[in-house]
Amino acid sequence: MNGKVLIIDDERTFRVVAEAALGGEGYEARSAASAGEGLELARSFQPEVVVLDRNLPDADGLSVLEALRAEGGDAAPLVVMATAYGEVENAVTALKSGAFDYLTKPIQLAELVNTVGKAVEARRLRRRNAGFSDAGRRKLEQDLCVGESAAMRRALELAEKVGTSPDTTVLIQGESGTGKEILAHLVHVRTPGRSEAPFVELNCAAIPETLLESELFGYEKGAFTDAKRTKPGLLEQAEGGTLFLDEIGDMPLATQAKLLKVLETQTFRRLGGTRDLRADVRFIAATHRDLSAAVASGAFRLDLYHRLDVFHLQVPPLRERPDDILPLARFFLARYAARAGRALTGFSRAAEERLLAYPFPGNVRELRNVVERAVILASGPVLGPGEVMLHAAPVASAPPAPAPHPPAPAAASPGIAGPAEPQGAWRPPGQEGAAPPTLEQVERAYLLDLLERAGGNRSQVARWMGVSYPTVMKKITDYGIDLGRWKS
Ligand SMILES: Nc1ncnc2c1ncn2[C@@H]1O[C@H](COP(=O)(O)OP(=O)(O)OP(=O)(O)O)[C@@H](O)[C@H]1O
Repeated sequence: MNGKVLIIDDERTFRVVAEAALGGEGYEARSAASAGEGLELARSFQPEVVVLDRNLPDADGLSVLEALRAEGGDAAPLVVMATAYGEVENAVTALKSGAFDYLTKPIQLAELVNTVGKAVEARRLRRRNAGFSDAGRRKLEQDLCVGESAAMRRALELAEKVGTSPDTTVLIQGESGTGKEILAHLVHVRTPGRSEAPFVELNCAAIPETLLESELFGYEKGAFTDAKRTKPGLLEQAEGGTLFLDEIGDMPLATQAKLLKVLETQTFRRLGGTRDLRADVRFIAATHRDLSAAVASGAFRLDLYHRLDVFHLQVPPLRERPDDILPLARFFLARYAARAGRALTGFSRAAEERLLAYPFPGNVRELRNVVERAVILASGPVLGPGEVMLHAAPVASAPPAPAPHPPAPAAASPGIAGPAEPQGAWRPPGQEGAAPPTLEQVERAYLLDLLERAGGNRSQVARWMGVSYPTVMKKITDYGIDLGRWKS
């Protein structure tokens, strides 16, 4: 079943034909001939979408729209308003009053089915988004932490496990943007007894050294010139909950010594204070740095490192867990599409290939931004490769040019570069510092990009590559590239 649709219209023929057309497309469709009957049916039938006539015998469609929205609250159906030909103003008023879309009578059935389809999809996305805010925090966090790869599943499992040990200090290591904070939050919400108390974050790299200690420990009135009144620090604000020390690797040595003392004694003093205060918090520290190397170079205290690294969570970079790319991309798509109120259903195969071939040096944060941009650029329900804008990965030096005029597919932007005017240098997938891709991987990615830019035109690709048509065809077969996606 595609969805539940209610038609409220006094024209019998239209009701019968529309019900049949929507039924034929897999919708469960019902109909009512008046506002009163329609509202009653809406209460029992709970439609996802209502196709509503603006001119009903017993009421104005607008008042029915209002009633549906008021009664349904967050679960209200989306309304497609049917207005008479020439009543443009009525259509505009309907949209302003919260209708999802409008159709002009006489309604074409194909248009009806199409608009209803969009409305059903949009409502599902909105509901999903609303669900995030409605659901309990535990459920929320579980949903937010997407992880399909074995490595990420393991990290999530460990995060859950350490939840049962509310005083154990956790150290999370991983590159920037891999999801360390989200994992720290997950540990917090999975810790009975602490999850209802605050989760407080301190970014040790973002605060000047002089302010770090006053932020962490707070201060007494008169402790220093600007201390006009007593201010509790983050340790006190996190009382009973979790203190998340992000970028711990950037903490100055002097503060490290004080933090170590807190961890060992579970007590601290405000700056200028004389009383010991109890620190009832769980510490979670995170860093993108290699802390053992920092210890070796003397930038980080060995004793603090051991004290923090009681329970270790490693978040692998996204390029090492490609199984997470598409689930994360779909998750972000649902989130941003719902936020924008747009009915976007997914990515095309070519767009997915493009995402999968990219190394994401900025990790999940970069993927999130790519999808957010794609949602803004989207022109249809399915996001294509042109809407997935990726930056060329930084490489030490450009690869040798495989053809006299290689196009610039890796940095393709929609509407900017086309097959006729190749520009810029092509970059192979991969990243400085990471294991280099194999020649096959580079060639496959290159070929895919050329095909993408040529819209599947193999002769054009052959010209660009400076090889014969049969050679291109052989490579396509060897690399298992499916040409189907460029057929429509
Ligand atoms: N597994 C995941 N599921 C859903 N969203 C994720 C996941 N991992 C990361 N994100 C999202 O990616 C963005 C970056 O994640 P986060 O801030 O947790 O990374 P980080 O490793 O703490 O980065 P930094 O080291 O720069 O502070 C956030 O918007 C976060 O919600």
